[in-house]
Amino acid sequence: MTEYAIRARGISKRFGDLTAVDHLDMEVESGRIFGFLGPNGSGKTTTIRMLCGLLTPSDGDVEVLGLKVPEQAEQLRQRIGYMTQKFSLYTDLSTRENLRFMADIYGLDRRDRWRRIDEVLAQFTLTDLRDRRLDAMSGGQRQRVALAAATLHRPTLLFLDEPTSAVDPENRRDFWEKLFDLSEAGTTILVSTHYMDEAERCHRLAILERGQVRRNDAPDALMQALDGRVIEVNGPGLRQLRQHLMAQPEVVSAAQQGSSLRVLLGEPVAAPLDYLRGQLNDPAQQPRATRPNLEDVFMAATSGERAA
Ligand SMILES: Nc1ncnc2c1ncn2[C@@H]1O[C@H](COP(=O)(O)OP(=O)(O)OP(=O)(O)O)[C@@H](O)[C@H]1O
Repeated sequence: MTEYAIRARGISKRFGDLTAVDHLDMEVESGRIFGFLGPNGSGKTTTIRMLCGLLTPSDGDVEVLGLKVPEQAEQLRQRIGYMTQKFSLYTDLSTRENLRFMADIYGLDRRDRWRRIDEVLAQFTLTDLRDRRLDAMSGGQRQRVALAAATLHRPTLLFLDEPTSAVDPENRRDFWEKLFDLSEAGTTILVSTHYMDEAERCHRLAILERGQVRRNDAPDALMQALDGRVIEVNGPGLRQLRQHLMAQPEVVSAAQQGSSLRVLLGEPVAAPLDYLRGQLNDPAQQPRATRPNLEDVFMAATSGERAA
């Protein structure tokens, strides 16, 4: 039987007149990496804060690790880790000093404390940086310290809110390797991101827009659902062609990439390639269907499906 670390039913959050999260349903399977992808202000942070018990929903029910939230948030606190885009450790303290401070907050057993700190230092490749102050570290190194701090008390569920927003691609890749190690060891991870490459790594992905879930599936399945609807056009006159296509209700998006134009067509277009051939304005332009990527999925999900 599938076990769920998180179940949310119809949760909403209103701030005055603004509905930041609007009747959202979601389930996160235990041990999986679940991603939240969405434009700025789509409600990712607000949702995560409600799931952690830091914000009370205006409506709906939340159950996390079998506990009702926010009612049982206090019991939940020891079992979850939380890391935000804003760096929340002390930059004038060393790695070990920060971790010792977190060990106090989590109430780690005094005898176990240093053993556990050494363990996370090794796990997150921080042993050589143990005595370095955080203000003398790179963005990627600091994020590893933050992840070590968030997992010090061995949580079974981790909430990561845009954890790599200040990290370069190579360090992001390393960071994700650590997340897969944690997932392999049974930790459930909910991670929000702006980056397509990160979103594609998740076992499952929810795309949010205006506080609502627009898509929710495995990244591969989301991409396959667009099969045949992405057409690349090569040839002359692409700027003009783009302008023409963007005015058509059947076209969800058209974006130039190097010397080709990538066009995403709406679902009601029955024969996308034929449709596009009919729109071309130069006989030298060559259209061909191409494999959808996650950015296409994101565009289709957040464009209100112009063609629908
Ligand atoms: N405490 C608050 N009071 C009033 N409005 C808020 C509050 N917190 C969030 N909002 C608003 O709710 C909406 C959703 O914000 P939220 O931070 O959840 O989005 P997000 O998807 O995490 O965005 P980002 O990617 O920029 O972090 C935004 O319009 C935001 O301005």
